[in-house]
Amino acid sequence: MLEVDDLACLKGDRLLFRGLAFRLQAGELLRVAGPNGVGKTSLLRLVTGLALAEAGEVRWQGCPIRRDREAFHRELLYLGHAPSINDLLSPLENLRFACAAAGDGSDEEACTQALVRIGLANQLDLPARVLSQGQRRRVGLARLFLSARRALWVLDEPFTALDVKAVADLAQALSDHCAGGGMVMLTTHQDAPFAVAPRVLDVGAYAC
Ligand SMILES: Nc1ncnc2c1ncn2[C@@H]1O[C@H](COP(=O)(O)OP(=O)(O)OP(=O)(O)O)[C@@H](O)[C@H]1O
Repeated sequence: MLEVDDLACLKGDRLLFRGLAFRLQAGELLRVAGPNGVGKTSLLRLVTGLALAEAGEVRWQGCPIRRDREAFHRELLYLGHAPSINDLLSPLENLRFACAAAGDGSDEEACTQALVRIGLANQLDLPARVLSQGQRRRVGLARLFLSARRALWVLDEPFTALDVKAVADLAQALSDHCAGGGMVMLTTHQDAPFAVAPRVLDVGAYAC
């Protein structure tokens, strides 16, 4: 279980939110909602341990993440809002590099299958710089199909730039992860056809 208590986020000299708390249990999908600039991305970065909170605590399986960051990160997949892609590498090379850097298997066949599944069968070997925005997004999202062992998926605007079918496929993949006992926490400004309606956390309710 992911537990967040009394979280406060400071940016510069501005307190974005405080007193934010929630629980995320196995099988749950949580949508982080709120207007532009309210602090959704900032919250994800606090939850993943990429940024430090002004106050409060994030616990994973009962243990503060600051105490055993490595154990937490082994069970976490975080995809930020901008796909981190090397333009000179192909989708396959990018995916294999990302998997290897994260300590996951980067087997060529498995990565190829993930890219085919995400709809990039015809772009496997193109340099990433020629891909469309939606295709670039898909390169990053292909990691989902190689990350079933990571219980917690934290995704910042994963649906951005995707077409209608890709949105539906991604919603299905996220629903499947939850149905298998995983957890998903995501931000999005658009509706997606999840199998079960996500729980909503309104960051605006904690805004300062
Ligand atoms: N140094 C700073 N001083 C004051 N405010 C800051 C500073 N740095 C960032 N901010 C503010 O912190 C907030 C960060 O927003 P964040 O990206 O977390 O929002 P978001 O809810 O994800 O927004 P969006 O929906 O647009 O993606 C913004 O309102 C930004 O203006």
